[in-house]
Amino acid sequence: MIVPSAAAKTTKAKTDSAQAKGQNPTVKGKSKPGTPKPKSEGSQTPPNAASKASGLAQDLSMLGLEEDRVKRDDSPVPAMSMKQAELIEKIQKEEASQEKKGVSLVVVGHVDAGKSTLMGRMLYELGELSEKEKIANERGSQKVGKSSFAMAWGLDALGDERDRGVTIDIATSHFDTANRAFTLLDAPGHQDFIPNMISGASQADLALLVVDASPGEFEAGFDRGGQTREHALLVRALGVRELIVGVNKMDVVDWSQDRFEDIQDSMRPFLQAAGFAPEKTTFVPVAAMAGVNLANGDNARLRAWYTGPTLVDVLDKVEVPARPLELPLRYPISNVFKGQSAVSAGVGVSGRLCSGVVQVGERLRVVPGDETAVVRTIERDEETVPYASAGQNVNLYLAGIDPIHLSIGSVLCPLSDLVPLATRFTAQILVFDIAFPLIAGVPLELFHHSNNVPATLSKLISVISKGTTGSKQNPRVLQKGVHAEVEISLRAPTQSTSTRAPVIPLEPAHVNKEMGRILLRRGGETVAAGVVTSISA
Ligand SMILES: Nc1nc2c(ncn2[C@@H]2O[C@H](COP(=O)(O)OP(=O)(O)OP(=O)(O)O)[C@@H](O)[C@H]2O)c(=O)[nH]1
Repeated sequence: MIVPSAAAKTTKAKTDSAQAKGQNPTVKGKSKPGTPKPKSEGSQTPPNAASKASGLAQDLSMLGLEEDRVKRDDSPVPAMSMKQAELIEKIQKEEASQEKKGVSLVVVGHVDAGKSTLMGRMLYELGELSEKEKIANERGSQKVGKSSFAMAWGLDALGDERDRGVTIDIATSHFDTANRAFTLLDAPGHQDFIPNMISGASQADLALLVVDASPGEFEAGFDRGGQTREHALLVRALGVRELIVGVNKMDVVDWSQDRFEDIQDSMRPFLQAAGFAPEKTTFVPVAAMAGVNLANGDNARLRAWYTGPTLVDVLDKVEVPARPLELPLRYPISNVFKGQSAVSAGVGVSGRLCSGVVQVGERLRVVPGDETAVVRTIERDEETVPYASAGQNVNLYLAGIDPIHLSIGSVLCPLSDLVPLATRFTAQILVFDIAFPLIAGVPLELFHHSNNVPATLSKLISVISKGTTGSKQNPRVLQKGVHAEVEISLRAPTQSTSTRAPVIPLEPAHVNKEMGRILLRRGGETVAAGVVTSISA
């Protein structure tokens, strides 16, 4: 939330110094969990000593943690204050009595659909962005000749993004409606940035898909090659069940009811086929730039035919998914950074708890690897809290561990319940609308939370028919649109001298839903998505 507080001020100071160094900072009111990867992900095999030393220096400079400045934090940490079962019970009670339920929202859509403008304007209308900040943003964007980007300015806060007028990373901030507390993830629309979007969407409960109603623009985004379809498929594949489609720039089409309905009619069958239940898909006409139908629905031209809710009304009523508190903790790391304030000194990691609970003083294992760390501080919405639970996006500050042992894509879990590692596993996948069928051995990239590793389809086990014809064993190819059971093997990166395939922490979806979702990409295009069914090796 964009509220000045002691915690917010310290994060702001960190931002400035981080920006000066060209790092990816955590900013006031939002964090930027997309820092360059600190070391090769998923690798359990240490490289040889020489490359390890130079790799270490590189890793540290990427993190802004030059060797002489790295201080492993070994000062005493308070002991855990509660037994696990007590903590779960306490959180369950708190959740039941909570006034505002927490929901993570990812904003996706074709490039220039107006995602940042929409969120910037909505935050302003909800009172999360002050008039002063709004004016500063307007001035800033006018200076670089991009006054139309004024509203987006608040979200696209990094220098690079400001210069290019394009969102290049996932930004998180917070806002509240009457009954919900949202963590907002603003995802980039550019094709090149889809891996960042995947990382953001894998942390979301709900997606807002922004489409541009302008003539030709909706079509450009929705036809093959546009990101509207791909983003919808991706968010569904990553477990998002509820979708709001913001039909934006209604001013450009003169508030046309026909245009709004045509867009709805084109998208509904596709979204339903993608797995969004019709009652979980809401279309809302908006004009982000002028702030029409975001928090305020009194535009006469629109109200001449539209009787539905505003975007904020829809957001306020979204369903809150049940949180798997009783499963073991699974916290995939989406960023590693250095805390720079008294509250948050030491090494910090950010991410979302897929399952379980965590508390200050708890010792956790970092998988892959043999290292453990103790949770010194938990930070949530810029506030220090004693514990966190499934579904929450939090920063953890860790003691007793050297930062080189923490990688994006690693998972923190309890010592007594480690997440399994896999190099080969079976999965049920849905093949997307691809130009060429998939065959065994095809080189692919596997995405699992923030991990992104080379992989291949080592076996095509069966094509699962949705009709009555049963399944076909050992198919030679997988055509677009099919459901299939496959074996996936991770491969050593081609540029790597190691011949050993990487390992990544994952779990079958029937054990832990969020830990069992995967995406497969090839040549910059998402070719399939699915769930892990079993781990083979
Ligand atoms: N006419 C009109 N223009 C709008 C509206 N909303 C956004 N725009 C313009 O559309 C352009 C793109 O807006 P952004 O908010 O940067 O779009 P985005 O989807 O965040 O773009 P990326 O970050 O590049 O993915 C800007 O020039 C905005 O001013 C609207 O409601 N009406």
